[in-house]
Amino acid sequence: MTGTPPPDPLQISGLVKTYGDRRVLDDVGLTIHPGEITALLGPNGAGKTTLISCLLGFLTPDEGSVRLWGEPSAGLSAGTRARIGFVPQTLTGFTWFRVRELMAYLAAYRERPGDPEDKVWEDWAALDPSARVRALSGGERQRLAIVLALRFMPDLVVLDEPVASLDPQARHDFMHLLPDYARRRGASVLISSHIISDLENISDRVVIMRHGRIRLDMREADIMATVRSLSAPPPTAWGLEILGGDTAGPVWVRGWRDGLDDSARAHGLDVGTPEIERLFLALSR
Ligand SMILES: Nc1ncnc2c1ncn2[C@@H]1O[C@H](COP(=O)(O)OP(=O)(O)OP(=O)(O)O)[C@@H](O)[C@H]1O
Repeated sequence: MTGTPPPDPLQISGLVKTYGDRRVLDDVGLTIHPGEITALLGPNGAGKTTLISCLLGFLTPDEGSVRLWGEPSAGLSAGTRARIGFVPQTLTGFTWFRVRELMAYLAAYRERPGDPEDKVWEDWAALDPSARVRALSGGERQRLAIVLALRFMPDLVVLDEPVASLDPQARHDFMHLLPDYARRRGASVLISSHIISDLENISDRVVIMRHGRIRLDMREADIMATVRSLSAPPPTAWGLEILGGDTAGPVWVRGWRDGLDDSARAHGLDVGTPEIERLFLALSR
């Protein structure tokens, strides 16, 4: 029996956002597939937070469309909204609440209260429930933001730089718990971070932004199979797409296939296998 595939959790097309005469997002298209973890990378000012703000409806784009499970983001139903968990760069507001009061307060607004037995995020965060939010350290506030987004069992988790202020142990544990959660729930994840080594281990897809545009959007397995760095530009007859690179460094190409290793040797070209961090550095120059 053939059924209609479920709609993608997130589908963005032709997104444009300008501030004055500056295009901060320039024709951005992106699809988040069910159950996939997507790493959103880009140098400072690339447009990652602006993109996330547009897709969550905090900012109105000038052009383009955002759909969540097929629903246009403007006027999202409460039921669909409840399927999204968002972890901001910094948790602001709510400073007078105690941790336990804030959790109860926000739970009252959720259609899906989550599974009360599932305490994985609360255990990980190890926060004192009676502590006032204003008395938490930066890293503790970040843990709280993560708990608040994830304890309601979202099907789409959007995280904007969630680990920058976490200590190494908390970050390490979080980077194991997040893919576990996604697998357990079949949830999709969009996560931005500057700590590329963390994301490399957990992501299925890598999206690199620069100057408001998407420079690369590929499954990590396809990057490993078909992207290579070469010590010099390849002959055009090989039919490779040049992704980037400059005169000082290697040339990055897409479309690599097995037979080309011998051809490269014959041409005296050194072939390097891809590392996401080096690829990122080449594409964000
Ligand atoms: N309210 C605003 N008014 C004018 N320009 C803005 C505004 N918000 C963001 N920008 C500009 O938009 C660009 C993209 O910013 P954004 O915060 O989306 O980048 P980012 O990729 O998230 O950067 P970072 O890694 O530093 O967090 C930046 O050049 C920024 O200065």
